[in-house]
Amino acid sequence: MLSLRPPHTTFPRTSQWLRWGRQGGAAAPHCLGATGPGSVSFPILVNGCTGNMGLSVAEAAVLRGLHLVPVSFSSREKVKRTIQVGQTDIRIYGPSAREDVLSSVADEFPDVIVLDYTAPDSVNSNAELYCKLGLPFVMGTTGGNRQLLYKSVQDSKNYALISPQMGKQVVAFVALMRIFGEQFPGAYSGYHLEVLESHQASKKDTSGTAKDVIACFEKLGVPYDMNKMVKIRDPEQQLEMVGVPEEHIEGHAFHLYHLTSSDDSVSFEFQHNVCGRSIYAEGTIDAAIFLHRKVQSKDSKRIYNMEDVLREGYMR
Ligand SMILES: NC(=O)C1=CN([C@@H]2O[C@H](COP(=O)(O)OP(=O)(O)OC[C@H]3O[C@@H](n4cnc5c(N)ncnc54)[C@H](OP(=O)(O)O)[C@@H]3O)[C@@H](O)[C@H]2O)C=CC1
Ligand SMILES: O=C(O)C1=N[C@H](C(=O)O)C[C@H](O)C1
Repeated sequence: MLSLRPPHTTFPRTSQWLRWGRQGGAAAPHCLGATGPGSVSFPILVNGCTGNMGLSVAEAAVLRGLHLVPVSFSSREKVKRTIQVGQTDIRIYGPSAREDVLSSVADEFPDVIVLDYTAPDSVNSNAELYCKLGLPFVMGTTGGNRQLLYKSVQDSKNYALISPQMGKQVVAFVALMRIFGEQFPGAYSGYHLEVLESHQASKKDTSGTAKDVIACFEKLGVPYDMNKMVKIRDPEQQLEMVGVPEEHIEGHAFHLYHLTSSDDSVSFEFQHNVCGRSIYAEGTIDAAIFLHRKVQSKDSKRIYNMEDVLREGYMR
């Protein structure tokens, strides 16, 4: 095991760290067949169907009996293609058609829910357009200006569910960390935190989930400089050092947080390791069903997160 450690990397001191990912990573994919609480069907528009998450979510929507609106968008203007998901051919439009197409969708499918899995630099412009057109949306895409994202929804009084993490069991872990920080503020003052995250090479930004967990550690009294986060995107390192199974190099999210006391006599490790994307796709569909219900009941809260979804009984 020790030989897995490349000499140039800065690693914490435990052997557990070196075995990172070997024991917890390869969870079996969830069955996407069953619907959540109650059986519903309504239209879903997945923005970003050309991408990995967009496609996974569109497939999960079909498996859960939702009606896939046959349009999606790309950042590229000259994209003439369709993508087949189940029996539906989804037409991909370029950015200049976005507003007209979405406006027609809003007219034709008044109870549509938009699911956004695009790119960090599209988060704010997409959200503003959904808000302008009154389209309720689930924002799974990470990054962008998150404050502005919330402000756009608040100002427009639109409905949205926003979460950088849709995997319900991971959401439950983050919730636990949040409660931990609230219950014991400052309990780990003087401790030192190291964070490592590994994702497929195509991931553009830093893990949004890691940022949320780090905020909890900060409440526990452990300051952290985000620039120190070790981001692994190199497939060779992922195989050799992190222990990502080869078949998941193109789609995984491994996170490790290592806490050490100032005199090195005490240490803690927390990990959440996901292989594949089914956990997010399934959680996203639960999020869409939840949001649809909130819109239909004209709920006053309007902006939700995945903890809200778990608290209403979608944890399974
Ligand atoms: N909340 C959660 O649980 C999860 C969140 N994510 C997040 O989802 C996002 C997407 O991840 P992933 O699918 O892996 O990334 P991919 O790179 O596989 O896909 C992103 C897709 O977005 C498309 N895209 C980019 N800009 C736009 C735009 N303006 N309008 C429409 N489409 C656009 C790109 O297509 P094209 O080149 O054709 O424009 C690309 O195919 C990331 O932010 C990621 O962090 C991922 C997993 C789980
Ligand atoms: O891009 C991904 O893949 C993931 N993104 C989310 C994040 O940035 O937290 C969730 C998960 O890590 C997968």
